[in-house]
Amino acid sequence: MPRADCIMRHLPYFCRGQVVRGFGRGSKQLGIPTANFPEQVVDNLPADISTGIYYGWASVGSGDVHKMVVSIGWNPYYKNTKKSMETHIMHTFKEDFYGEILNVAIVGYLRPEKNFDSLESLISAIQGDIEEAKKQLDLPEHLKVKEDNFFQVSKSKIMNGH
Ligand SMILES: Cc1cc2nc3c(=O)[nH]c(=O)nc-3n(C[C@H](O)[C@H](O)[C@H](O)COP(=O)(O)O)c2cc1C
Ligand SMILES: Nc1ncnc2c1ncn2[C@@H]1O[C@H](COP(=O)(O)OP(=O)(O)O)[C@@H](O)[C@H]1O
Ligand SMILES: [Mg+2]
Repeated sequence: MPRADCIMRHLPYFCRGQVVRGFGRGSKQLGIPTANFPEQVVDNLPADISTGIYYGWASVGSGDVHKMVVSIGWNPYYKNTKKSMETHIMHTFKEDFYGEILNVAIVGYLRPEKNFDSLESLISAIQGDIEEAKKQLDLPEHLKVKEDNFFQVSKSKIMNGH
């Protein structure tokens, strides 16, 4: 298992990409929707960002910046064959945002991906991650990333139509 201090050295990690369709399990089976990134964005992750569950900040297009949790890896519970990067945003959106640009800043690491005996235990692990992320993100060192120019640039770029 990678040591957390090795992983943390690469954070915060900023990236953006278009939201694509996954397997449709997030909302339907788990009640926790995750916005999935295309393969290309996942392949471009630095080799030393290990798989696992992280937290940070996210915005959709030029929208507001919200707390998020992100899962990077193969979803051992579902035995996916392709590595994925999926972001759950702690915000209630009026509608789906497939095709839009998702901006993410990963600021901290929570845990490695795990397999679970039941869907219920996967769901309660994710709910625990969400609660832990909300707490961590209130720390001043993490709050400052919310104001990063990365999110401002995304606003002006998109508004100018570039
Ligand atoms: C915070 C968080 C933690 C997760 N942890 C795990 C995990 O430990 N093991 C696992 O198999 N999948 C984990 N997942 C991934 C879910 O299995 C995945 O989001 C679900 O399969 C939805 O996939 P879909 O977007 O293709 O529909 C996690 C997802 C989130 C958002
Ligand atoms: N709070 C949210 N966080 C992430 N995605 C959300 C949220 N609310 C709505 N969505 C929408 O739900 C989709 C993800 O649902 P999910 O069931 O994981 O489907 P998929 O397998 O296609 O990724 C996202 O692509 C987005 O359009
Ligand atoms: Mg998803």
